[in-house]
Amino acid sequence: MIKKANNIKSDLKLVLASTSPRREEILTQLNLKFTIVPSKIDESNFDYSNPVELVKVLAEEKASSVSQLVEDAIIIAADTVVVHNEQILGKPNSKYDAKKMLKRLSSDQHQVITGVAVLNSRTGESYIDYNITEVKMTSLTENEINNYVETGEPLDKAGAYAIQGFGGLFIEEIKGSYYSVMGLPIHQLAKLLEKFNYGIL
Ligand SMILES: Cc1cn([C@H]2C[C@H](O)[C@@H](COP(=O)(O)OP(=O)(O)OP(=O)(O)O)O2)c(=O)[nH]c1=O
Repeated sequence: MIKKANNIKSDLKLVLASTSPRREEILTQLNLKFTIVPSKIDESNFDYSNPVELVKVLAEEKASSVSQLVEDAIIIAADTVVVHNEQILGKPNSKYDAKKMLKRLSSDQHQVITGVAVLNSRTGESYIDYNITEVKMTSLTENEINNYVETGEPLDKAGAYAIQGFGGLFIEEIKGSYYSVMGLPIHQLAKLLEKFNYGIL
């Protein structure tokens, strides 16, 4: 496969402030050269009443916590939540919790909301954006839920499923961005990176 060089007019290095292998995979697919510096913020001390505000604030907090650790970098961070009937679902705490979430999402629509922040650690300038994707999940049997949870896949994923894994078998329809459901809205990300002279193409 031919990969075009990026169109980068910046001397700043790119840093992904994330422990998520999915976010790493997506940036790698875009042929970007970057290093990973995980953010260590406590996600419990935030206002969980407004999901869009939440993912934006968490993405920015993740980026800004890493900006204390790396100089002269463009830092990318993101946060993903699932929203069902206006209630925010993060990552399940246990297998039991994962089963409860999947039962809840079964045969219904939900939204996956991902916030993305890009921050210049030299100047402190930052931009944030988000994506909302509508997802329709099929009807799940007790057996399917149990088998799925036993794969271990749901445990570190918002809403207890991974569209990019076995969880994709349960998704009837999406309206929005597949990449955003996976954890990184690349359309929005590209526009934010351009503000720092980082062209992906
Ligand atoms: C809905 C859904 C979520 N997810 C993942 C994306 C995110 O990694 C995770 C939500 O947790 P986040 O808190 O957004 O991210 P994280 O803790 O995995 O990584 P970090 O904070 O270090 O960046 O759920 C999928 O991989 N596939 C899906 O279909």
